[in-house]
Formats: sequence, structure tokens, C-alpha cells
Amino acid sequence: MAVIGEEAGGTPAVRGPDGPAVVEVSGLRMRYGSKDVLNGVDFRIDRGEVLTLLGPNGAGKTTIIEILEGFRARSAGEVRVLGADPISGGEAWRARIGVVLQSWRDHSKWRVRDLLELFAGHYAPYSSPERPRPRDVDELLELVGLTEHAGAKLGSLSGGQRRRVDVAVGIVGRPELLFLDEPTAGFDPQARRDFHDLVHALADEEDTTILLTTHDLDEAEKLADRILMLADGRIVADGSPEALARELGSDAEVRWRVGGERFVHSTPDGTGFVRGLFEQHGEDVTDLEVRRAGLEEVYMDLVRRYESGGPAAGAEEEAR
Ligand SMILES: Nc1ncnc2c1ncn2[C@@H]1O[C@H](COP(=O)(O)OP(=O)(O)OP(=O)(O)O)[C@@H](O)[C@H]1O
Repeated sequence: MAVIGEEAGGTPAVRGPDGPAVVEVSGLRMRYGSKDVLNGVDFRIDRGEVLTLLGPNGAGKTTIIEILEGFRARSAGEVRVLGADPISGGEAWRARIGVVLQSWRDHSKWRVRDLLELFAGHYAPYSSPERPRPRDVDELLELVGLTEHAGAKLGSLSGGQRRRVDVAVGIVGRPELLFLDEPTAGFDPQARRDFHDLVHALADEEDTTILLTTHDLDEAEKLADRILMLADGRIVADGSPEALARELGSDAEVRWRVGGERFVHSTPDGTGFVRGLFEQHGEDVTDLEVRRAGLEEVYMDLVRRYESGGPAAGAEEEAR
């Protein structure tokens, strides 16, 4: 996949809570039959933000995304997406949104380029000087790394190549808001890295707001400006990956050697402890390592606490 060039161009993303939210959700509830899946979900996403929704299988991530896309009617709560209620969003509203669903397996006899041309045609009436629509299909093929497979039938593609087509369909209309539901499932490491570059380019160069779900915590950490963790039908943590690891994480673990002897110490103040260490032992300190809990440990800990029925102490506070 190539990086988006000048043609696509725009000014660098301006992020932050100025201006209207791209997505605003409050008191969102969803009940399937007698089962409550969402019990009052609140969050907002600002323009140009890349937000990752994390949560265990069945937590309700896809449900949230489908509600925001207007594909599913909610049970209760307020939802605004690009200024409209998704359930009554019209064609012009829909053309501003890109969607990569978790699986999309029809059209197996279509050829890659034909499919993209078809979708591209749909967006032409919604073009504007700031956001020319659709994207040029050749550039799009290049962007998602499918140039060599432009003439291939969809049914003949590998899983990862097929997923690239899904991504291409999601961005052919140069969306202002892009939903990606487990977009990298089936990607090899190179495809994954290319996809991460693409997400950064969409956010930084085109000011695209992106909401994605993933089970890959490393990916979440790399991509997200902000992470929402969903458990027990609620958002239980909301913040940047670093802030979440800091706020919800355990103590720093300090390891060092003095005179050949190995030491390990856990402390909430890694910096202060290391300062003291050097004051006491000076140059005798060697092999120093300071390690904080990463996102994976924070996430696993949070999920464990919820699954055992206990509250995630302090987790409701925002950690930006
Ligand atoms: N149409 C439906 N009818 C009944 N129950 C449903 C329906 N869709 C989803 N559910 C249930 O709602 C819960 C949340 O499902 P959802 O797909 O939103 O979770 P998820 O967080 O996306 O999970 P995963 O990580 O496995 O993709 C699950 O228990 C699921 O079985």
C-alpha cells in the first residue's frame, strides 16, 4: 500500500474537542430479546481522531458500530453521527461514511477493479472541492496494494487480499468518518504494517475520523489516539494508550545489577526510585531496566475484574 499523495491532499489533521463532535453517543442501550448487551454507553469522537474500541468477544463492539452506521436500531439513547441520527440518515449522509464490515463475502465472480468502479460511481454525485469523490480507482488499488490483482475474481483472492478489497470499498468514497470492524483479520505482518500506514495517512493527511475494533492490542496501541474499553455493557476505560497504561497499570518494575548481584523492585515512582539508586550506588549500577505494564496487561486485568463480577476500581475515570 502506498502513502496517500498530494492529490488526496489536505491540511494536517486538527484534533481536539473544538467544533462539533463527529460522533456523540449518550445513554446508548441495546437489548436483544431479553439480553441487555449495552447498558448505557457514552462517548464522543472528535474530527480526525483514531479511536479503537476494545472488549472481549460478545462485549457489543459490532453492535455499537452497526448502530452508528445506521444498520441497526438501538433500544434507547441518543446517537448523533456527522450531525444526524443514523437511523434516519439519508444517502448524502451515508456517502460521507465508509464502512468495513467484519465479513463481506458476496460478489465472488466480480473482478476487483469492476467492483471498485461500481462503488466509485455511487459516490460521484457527492463530490466536493474539499473531498473529491470518488477516489481514482487506480490510485485506490495502489493504496491498498491490489494493483497486481486488479483483474482477479474476488473468489480467487486469498483471505488477506479479500480483506484489502473490503478496505478499498470502505475508502473509495473518501469518507469523513470510517468504521473498521476487525480490519486486519487475516493480514500477514507486511499487510498489517501497510494497513497501519494507510490508517495514519487517512487520519493525518485527509483528516478522516476513524473508529476501529480489533483484538490485537499491539495494533490498538500503534493506531489509536484514544482507546475505549467496553465491558459489562459499558465503557469502563477511555483514554490514550499511554494514559490508560499509566492510570490503570500496575507499578513500574525496576531491574538492575550492583557488583554482579541482580535486583528487582516494584514501585509506583520508577523515576524517583532510579534517582535514589544512582545517588546511593552511582556508577556501580548496571543493566538497568524500567518496565511499566503495557496495554495488554491493563486490558487483561480490567476484563478479569469485570468477568469476576467486581468493579474496575478507578477505571471509570477518564485517563487522557
Ligand atoms: N442479531 C442478534 N440477535 C441476538 N443477539 C445478538 C445479535 N447480534 C449480536 N447479538 C449478541 O449480542 C452480544 C454482542 O455481540 P457483538 O457482535 O456486538 O459483540 P462483539 O463485541 O462485536 O464481539 P466479537 O469480539 O466476538 O466480534 C453477543 O452476546 C451476541 O451474541
